[in-house]
Amino acid sequence: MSIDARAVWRNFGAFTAVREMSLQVRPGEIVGLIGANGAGKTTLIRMILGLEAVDRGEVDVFGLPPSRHTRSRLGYMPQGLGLYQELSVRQNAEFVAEAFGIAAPALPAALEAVASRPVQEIGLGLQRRLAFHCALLHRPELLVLDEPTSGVDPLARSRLWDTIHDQADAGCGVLVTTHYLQEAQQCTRLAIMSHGRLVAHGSLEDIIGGQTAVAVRAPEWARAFDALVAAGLPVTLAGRLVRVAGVSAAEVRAALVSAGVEAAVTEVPATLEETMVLIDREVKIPS
Ligand SMILES: Nc1ncnc2c1ncn2[C@@H]1O[C@H](COP(=O)(O)OP(=O)(O)OP(=O)(O)O)[C@@H](O)[C@H]1O
Repeated sequence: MSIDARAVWRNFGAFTAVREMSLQVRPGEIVGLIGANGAGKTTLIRMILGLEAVDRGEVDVFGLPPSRHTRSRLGYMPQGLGLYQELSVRQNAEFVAEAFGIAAPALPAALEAVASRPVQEIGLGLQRRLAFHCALLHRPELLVLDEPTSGVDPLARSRLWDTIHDQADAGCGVLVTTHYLQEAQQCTRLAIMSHGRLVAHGSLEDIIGGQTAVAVRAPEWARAFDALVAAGLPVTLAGRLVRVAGVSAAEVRAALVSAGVEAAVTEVPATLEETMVLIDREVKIPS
């Protein structure tokens, strides 16, 4: 097992950031860790890395408690990227290689083109590629990626995901946090955290499962939107399509009729984002 976290807890003073959380990642699996901001994902990751103490429960990485040794066998890409801004692209890669006691492998062409520039002068997309290169350069058996593609354009994102799949195909376990539905779809399994707890796990289909939303198509979509907001319903807008999650089509129809707005109302499967909102709403914040 690459990661085996069993009922782990982490408290910060009186606040519980991670509560009885269990999570397994096997070699070759891509596990997506999903949750709203503050759900406890980064804290759990830091416990897996051995950077945060475990107050209760147990974490094993490669069958061992987290330590410098287990950390040397995994590649970690933190949310903040962990790059040295004043050092050049090449110096960053060489620094990481030296820390692992290996010769720095060749930079990919895109990074070679900016090799002597300080990291702070290159764009975020290239910075992410560099952070990813640094996480992979010692050929880790496990990858831990905290929002690896946030703020990256769709092409760069799919390129990064190609590499993630290549690593998993070669037997690397992958734990990745993301907010993007397209990325969640590429994971073998998903684990959903809310208020520090595991609240759902399984495939994307299992999780979205029975959750539904109502799609509203109206010639006067802005009026439909306003009417549903006025009725106190949780409305979102996707282009000109008005959507309401977690309520019945009848309820939406009634609100539109009473506001005198004509619209076609249909029940549709909820998106991952809507499902997250619905799950969060259902989860009572433990005291
Ligand atoms: N060192 C700390 N001291 C006190 N509270 C902390 C500490 N680290 C995290 N927290 C709190 O624990 C909760 C979980 O934070 P965490 O960063 O793990 O969430 P997250 O799911 O990774 O969120 P995000 O997606 O925003 O990174 C938050 O309320 C955060 O403020």
